[in-house]
Amino acid sequence: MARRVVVWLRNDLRLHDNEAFCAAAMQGAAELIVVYCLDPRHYQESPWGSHKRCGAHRSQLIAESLEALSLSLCKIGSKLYVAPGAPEEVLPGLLSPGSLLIYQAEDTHDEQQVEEAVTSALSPGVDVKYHFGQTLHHRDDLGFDLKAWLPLPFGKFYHETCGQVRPRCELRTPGKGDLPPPPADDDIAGVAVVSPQATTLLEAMGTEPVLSSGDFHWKGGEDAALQQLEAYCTRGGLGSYQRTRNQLHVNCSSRLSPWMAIGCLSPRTVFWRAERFEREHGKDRGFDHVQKFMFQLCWRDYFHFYCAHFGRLVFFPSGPARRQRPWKRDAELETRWKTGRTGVPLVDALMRELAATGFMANRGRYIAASYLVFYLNIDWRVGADWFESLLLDHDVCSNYGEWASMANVAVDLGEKYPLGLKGRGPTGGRKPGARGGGGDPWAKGVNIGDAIFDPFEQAQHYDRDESYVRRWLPELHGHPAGSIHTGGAVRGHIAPLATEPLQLGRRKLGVWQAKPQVAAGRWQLQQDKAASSPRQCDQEYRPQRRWQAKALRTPLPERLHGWTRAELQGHWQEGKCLVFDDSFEHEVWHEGTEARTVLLVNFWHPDVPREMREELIVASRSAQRSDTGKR
Ligand SMILES: Cc1cc2nc3c(=O)[nH]c(=O)nc-3n(C[C@H](O)[C@H](O)[C@H](O)COP(=O)(O)OP(=O)(O)OC[C@H]3O[C@@H](n4cnc5c(N)ncnc54)[C@H](O)[C@@H]3O)c2cc1C
Repeated sequence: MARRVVVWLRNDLRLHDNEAFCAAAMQGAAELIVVYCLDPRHYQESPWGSHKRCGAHRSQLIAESLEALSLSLCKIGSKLYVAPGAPEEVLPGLLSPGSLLIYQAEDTHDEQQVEEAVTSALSPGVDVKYHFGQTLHHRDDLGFDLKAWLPLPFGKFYHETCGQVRPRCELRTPGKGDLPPPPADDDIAGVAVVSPQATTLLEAMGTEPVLSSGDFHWKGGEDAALQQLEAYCTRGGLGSYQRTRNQLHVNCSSRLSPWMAIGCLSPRTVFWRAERFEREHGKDRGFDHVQKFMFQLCWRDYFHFYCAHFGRLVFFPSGPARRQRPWKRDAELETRWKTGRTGVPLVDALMRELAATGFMANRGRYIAASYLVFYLNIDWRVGADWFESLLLDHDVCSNYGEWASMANVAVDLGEKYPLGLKGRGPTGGRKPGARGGGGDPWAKGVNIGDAIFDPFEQAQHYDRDESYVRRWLPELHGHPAGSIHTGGAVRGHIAPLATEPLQLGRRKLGVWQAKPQVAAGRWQLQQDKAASSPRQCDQEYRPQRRWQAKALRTPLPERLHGWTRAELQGHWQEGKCLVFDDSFEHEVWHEGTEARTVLLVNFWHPDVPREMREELIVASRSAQRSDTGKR
């Protein structure tokens, strides 16, 4: 029996269905310290810009949730201690030999590093007990070891695993007297604590309170979360989920994610309540809204398991797929995207809603992310980091998993599943031009394996009456009805940065080109696989453009192949050599059936002055060095 138990709270700020409290209740210990660390690393500047890793909206939600949990613990005779400091500095001092540390483990690298730092700083003789409590399906029930195996893509997991494994029942909520008491004299080994009141906590986080200008307010704490769950389980809410979930206004879905992300709400509680709703109300004229809702909870699980399986790779620019894509960094473009000034009304409205409220509906996230990645060609981690800072519901696994998936670097499953984790897309691969209930996000990229959401097409589908953009872009208020989503510049609004996707994909038939080399005089051997069927030979490289406008290239192919750019076209001939400037948008095609081996010789572009060349080499080396997976 441990003399003292310490429950280290992280993203599990609730009493209900919380394994940590159940385990603490069973120890029969003399005292219990429930502690939450205000880790300064969460509130410091992001390495990607001058914004905080945890922005004001989420900080406020956490502060309110801690205050609410403190009151709940007080009611049952326990106490919450909030200690400013890194867990590895705070916790070891609380745990003398013979005591027990209980915590919820995480699936992502930075968080696991903290766990490791904590456990390795503990004195010998301290016991440690951890559990995984963030997912609907318990990982011990999956039937496979996540370190060694993950069903890919998601469809396989959904049908084969979620179809077989029933979520566990909820754990008992501790009541009065169930938990060991806090230390009698409040002596917690000289550890400094702050009063668990939202305003004091915000101050300790170095954050000002914010007022959301949104149409829905997230109040921290499990009571508020459970109330929202109850309020959503109605015919107009969960009972019509399938019909509303893709809309853009905040009230289109459950809005439970912020509470689930910080653990004010257990996914099992959500699942069992939704199941009861279905038992009581049945299906809606054949629509299984509840099933669709559960499907999303399974996606949430899947991103956790994806991170558990792939580890650090999920933060690499080339992702677990190890797919090199020519991302760029551009301060001007990034700022305009972040501040909602891209000139594309829907993207701008979405980004402004995010900044003002800390939330954006699921469909909006796809549109905003797709624009950054495919239209502006910016490193997907810039977007993931910005979402991390602003989202109320930030969950490392869902956020980085979704972003990597959007960038199509999450996993490479070949041609059968061109969209990686998302498989073939919702309808098993759409035919060009086909339309479906979810708009037509795949039309633009399907033959290069990207899910490109055209913001103009999406706007016509999901903001036909323009009410969403008008809500967030006051400058468009006086605009005549029906004139905003026309696909080009809108009078009174900035000119769009881009209206068509840049083709990031350098892939033909599932094969991606090697990362371009930039140094002058470097020789690079590149091999593409041959087309495996004549039908595939008809496909061409999509128009492509090199991101370094400083090299001339001469490809020396083995078989006939050609290139075109706008008004020019060239064909390679046996014994001859082609030189062209591939910084212009161009297409290359290969009509042979054998592997195409290309020897690329890079020359300095004559327009790049000699004195700039050294600078460019240094910049390109440092860009390559940043390929480290740093979050
Ligand atoms: C680029 C991008 C980043 C995202 N980042 C996050 C994030 O940091 N945290 C987060 O919780 N979700 C994230 N999502 C998923 C999704 O957008 C939100 O979960 C959803 O919008 C939350 O609203 P809701 O609670 O009303 O969802 P509902 O539609 O009511 O769904 C119910 C629950 O299912 C889960 N869920 C729904 N859709 C998804 C999804 N696509 N992936 C994973 N879980 C899902 C959420 O927990 C949600 O609360 C992201 C999606 C994209 C495209």
